[in-house]
Amino acid sequence: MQPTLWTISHIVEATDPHYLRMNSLRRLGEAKYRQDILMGDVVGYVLREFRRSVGLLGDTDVGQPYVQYERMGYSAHLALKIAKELPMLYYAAIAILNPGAFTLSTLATLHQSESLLSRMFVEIVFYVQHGGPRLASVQTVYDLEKSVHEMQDGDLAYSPHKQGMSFELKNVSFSYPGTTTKALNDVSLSIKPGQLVVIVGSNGSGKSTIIKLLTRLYDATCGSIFVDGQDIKDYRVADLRKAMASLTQDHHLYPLSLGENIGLGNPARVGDVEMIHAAARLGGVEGVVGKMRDGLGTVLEWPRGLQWNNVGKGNKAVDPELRAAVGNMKKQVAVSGGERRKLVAYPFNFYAFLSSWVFRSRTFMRFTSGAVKLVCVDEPSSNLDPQAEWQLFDNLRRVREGKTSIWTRHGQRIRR
Ligand SMILES: Nc1ncnc2c1ncn2[C@@H]1O[C@H](COP(=O)(O)OP(=O)(O)OP(=O)(O)O)[C@@H](O)[C@H]1O
Repeated sequence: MQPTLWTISHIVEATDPHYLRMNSLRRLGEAKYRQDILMGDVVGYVLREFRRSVGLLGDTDVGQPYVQYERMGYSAHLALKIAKELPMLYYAAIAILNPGAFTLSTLATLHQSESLLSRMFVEIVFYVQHGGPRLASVQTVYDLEKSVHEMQDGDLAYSPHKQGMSFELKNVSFSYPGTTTKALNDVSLSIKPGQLVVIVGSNGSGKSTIIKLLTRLYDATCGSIFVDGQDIKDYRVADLRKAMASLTQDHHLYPLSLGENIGLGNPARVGDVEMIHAAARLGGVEGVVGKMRDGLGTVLEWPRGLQWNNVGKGNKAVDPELRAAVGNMKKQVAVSGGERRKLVAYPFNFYAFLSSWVFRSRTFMRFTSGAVKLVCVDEPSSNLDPQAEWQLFDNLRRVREGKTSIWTRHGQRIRR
């Protein structure tokens, strides 16, 4: 029987930087990144970089290693396998169509072939799911591009005034799609250009929902919202998003470099190292960046191009060199456990901490865009100690420079 990667000990490592980059960018199509990507106005950057890495990959085979391993053309190999198994398939068909015609000996033969048959089907399914990763990648990223247009777009260009944005909500009610409960019920309020507004309320009172409507992540179910005196729906969504920065609780680290994670706050200046360092300082993450082995170039995700099988301690037959190689590969992860302990006091929460810091820095980077006229800060201080929280708000106040600012806070915390 021809060996397959399913059954033998092996390590697969993809080292092509363009492939790894393409994979990371493809992942930005996942639902969890969608809000950050859309709000951050970085769709154009993601698509450009994705196309660039696909172009640089050229004709390199990006098929799954399990498929590549079958050196002959996969379909030819599959046909051969099926041809070899035809008698078994014939018996299987008889067993289903006419069970009475079955003898004990044919049952025994079928039993022997069962594992081969099932493996074959698993391989077919695997091939169909992963056989065309590049095609699927492109599809995911292009879906992202389409999603920008899911909301009905206006055709009025939003030209930011010197001052911040102004808002007026008139009798606004809102229910999330698929629910009948009103997250907001008949809300009216107005916010003047450059004003600093703090929305205070208990859990679930609708603070975040107001911000989602103002930043046009959703449209009000009833009532109207005006931006600078014009219905929010009249403006081009992309223009509005360029004029907004939003620091929320639902943020994620992009599977890109630390520098890009911060720099993408202002996609036009994503390569401006000085600006990125300044934003990192304001967001409180500069010390951490300085301690990383690759500084701003550090990619925090587990390398996606790495797979291994059957090399665990339980498998006594594994060549010790192979097992050691896997150990070394695991150490390639950007931040080891020891390093985490050096960086923060609670290493088990490392990614949560880092993600908040980086996201805050990304928001400060967004302030560097002259086009930003609204800054929303939706309870970003939940895991900060009082000193760090004070520092964050002080930094936000200092860089505000007349931009309209809306902050949300829990009612209970304000009363203390
Ligand atoms: N995506 C969603 N789908 C359905 N319901 C939602 C969704 N997001 C929020 N809600 C509901 O809408 C209501 C308002 O939620 P919202 O997050 O705006 O409140 P909040 O004041 O910001 O709360 P918190 O202080 O806990 O963040 C709540 O009842 C909440 O359960």
